[in-house]
Amino acid sequence: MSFAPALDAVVAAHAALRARRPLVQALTNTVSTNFMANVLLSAGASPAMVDNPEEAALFAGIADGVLINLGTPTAAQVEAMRLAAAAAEKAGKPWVLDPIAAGGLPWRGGVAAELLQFRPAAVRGNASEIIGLAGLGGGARGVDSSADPAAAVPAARDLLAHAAAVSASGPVDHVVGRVGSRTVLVRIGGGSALLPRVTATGCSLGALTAAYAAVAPDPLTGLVAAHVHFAVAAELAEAVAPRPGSFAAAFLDALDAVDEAVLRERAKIEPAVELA
Ligand SMILES: Nc1ncnc2c1ncn2[C@@H]1O[C@H](COP(=O)(O)OP(=O)(O)OP(=O)(O)O)[C@@H](O)[C@H]1O
Ligand SMILES: Cc1ncsc1CCO
Ligand SMILES: [Mg+2]
Repeated sequence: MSFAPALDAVVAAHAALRARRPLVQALTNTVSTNFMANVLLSAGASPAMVDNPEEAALFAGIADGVLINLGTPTAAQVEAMRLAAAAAEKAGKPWVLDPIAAGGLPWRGGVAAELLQFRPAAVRGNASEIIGLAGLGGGARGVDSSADPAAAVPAARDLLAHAAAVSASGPVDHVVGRVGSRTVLVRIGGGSALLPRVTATGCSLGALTAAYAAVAPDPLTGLVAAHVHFAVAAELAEAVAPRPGSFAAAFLDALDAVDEAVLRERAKIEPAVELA
């Protein structure tokens, strides 16, 4: 069906990413910083981890896109997140929320819910986190998902009240957004079971989503393009590195190697479904 972003839109967004090399401000967890910065550099964006309350708002006005990830929040970082999200909204810069462990830890869940007032372009989380953020449960004990992404679709749709597009990642990524008056679900397959064996891959997908949101015509296209770029790169990496440690390095190489031909050959975007 042609009413939602499909392969041609992903190819165009990827070309725009490579042409414009967007500057992404990341306010992220301490586990993810180095890997995330390398993911952005390899994929075709420029990272800057500016996450202190003194500089976060100023930099949100300079950056092309902003990622806010709640993985290891401190009081100071949360203050910076509030300031950056407000500044990004005011400046019309797309920002992405990754509500790590929102369902399992009430304090950060409250912070994530509060940040929704600043209208993220996209929310990206694993299935448990999307369900938790929507206030529908979630069930995970930590940062890894214990839910099937298909079960997160009602939660993702609810979150469209606050964000233009929402994804629940997993073996098949489920992405929802609006196209005109329609609410649509786009499923993206492929990827690698080694991705969840390497920490901060999901976090880095959120950062890549901020990069794509800065160059794509709309947040839904950006969110789909980020997931497809990730999935296709993971397949290339797994083919040469079948265990987690070497896979992490091969994945960075593969993010760089993805081009139009690889996207056209390997992208697994299912036909969009209209949600009631
Ligand atoms: N079994 C799987 N097969 C293929 N791809 C997968 C699988 N599980 C997860 N992925 C992919 O891994 C990436 C990260 O998704 P995941 O759901 O693990 O995020 P996350 O739990 O937020 O990650 P993290 O907290 O480790 O940063 C996504 O691109 C997703 O498509
Ligand atoms: C392991 C871990 N703990 C808090 S954030 C994070 C990174 C993956 O979510
Ligand atoms: Mg994970």
